[in-house]
Amino acid sequence: MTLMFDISRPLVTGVPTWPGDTPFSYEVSWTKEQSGSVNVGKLTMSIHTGTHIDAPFHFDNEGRKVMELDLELYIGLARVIEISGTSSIGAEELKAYELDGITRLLIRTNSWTNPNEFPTDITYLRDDAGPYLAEKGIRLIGVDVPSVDPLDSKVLAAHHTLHANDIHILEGIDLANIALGDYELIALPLPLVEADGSPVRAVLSPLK
Ligand SMILES: Nc1ccccc1C(=O)C[C@H](N)C(=O)O
Ligand SMILES: [Zn+2]
Ligand SMILES: [Zn+2]
Repeated sequence: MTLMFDISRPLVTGVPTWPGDTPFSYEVSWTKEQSGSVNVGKLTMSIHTGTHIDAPFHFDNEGRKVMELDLELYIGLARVIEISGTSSIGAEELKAYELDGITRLLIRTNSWTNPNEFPTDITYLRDDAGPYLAEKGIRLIGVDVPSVDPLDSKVLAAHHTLHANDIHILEGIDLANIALGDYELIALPLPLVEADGSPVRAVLSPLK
C-alpha cells in the first residue's frame, strides 16, 4: 500500500494571506469557447501564501533566489516533532528531542488554530534555534505557521539566523493530521528563476 499524506494547504479563493499582501486568485482567463480548444488558467498570488519555501532573497537583497537553492533538501528523510503550548522555540525546547542524523525537521506547533483565517499569534523561533539546529546537522526546517518569526517582526531574526546557519525554510505546512515520526518528505519549489520563494506541494510518505 502506497500512502502519501498531503501536508499542503489548499490554494483556493479566500485562502488567508499576509495582511495587505496580494489575494490568491485563480481564473480561467481564456475559456474553451474563446480559444476554441482549451480552458487556460491564470494565477495571481503572493508567493508567501499557504505552504511555501522562502529563498534568502525574501529577506536579503543579496540573498539567493529560488533556482539557486539546494534542491536535494526538499526531498528526503524528515522527522516530524511536536512543540506546542509555548510562544517560542529555541535551543532549550529543542534539546528535548533526538535529532542525530536528521537533516530535515518539521515542527508541529499547533499555533495556527483556524486555517480559514490568518493567525494573530504564532509560535516562532528564537535566535538560538538556528545555531542549535545547525550544530545538530539540520539543513531544512518546516513549520505549520506562516512564518518562523513573530508575525509583527520587521528584523526577521529567525529567518536571518537560519539562513546564516545554512538552514532552508519551509512555511505553512499542515501537520494537524500527521502522526509524529519519520517520513520521506517531498516539497519541491517551482523553477522560479527570479523569485524570493515558491509555493510547494508538500507530501510525506511513510518510510518503507
Ligand atoms: N508576505 C509578507 C508580506 C508582508 C510582510 C511579510 C510577509 C512575509 O511573507 C513574511 C513571512 N515571514 C514569510 O516569509 O512568509
Ligand atoms: Zn514565506
Ligand atoms: Zn518566511
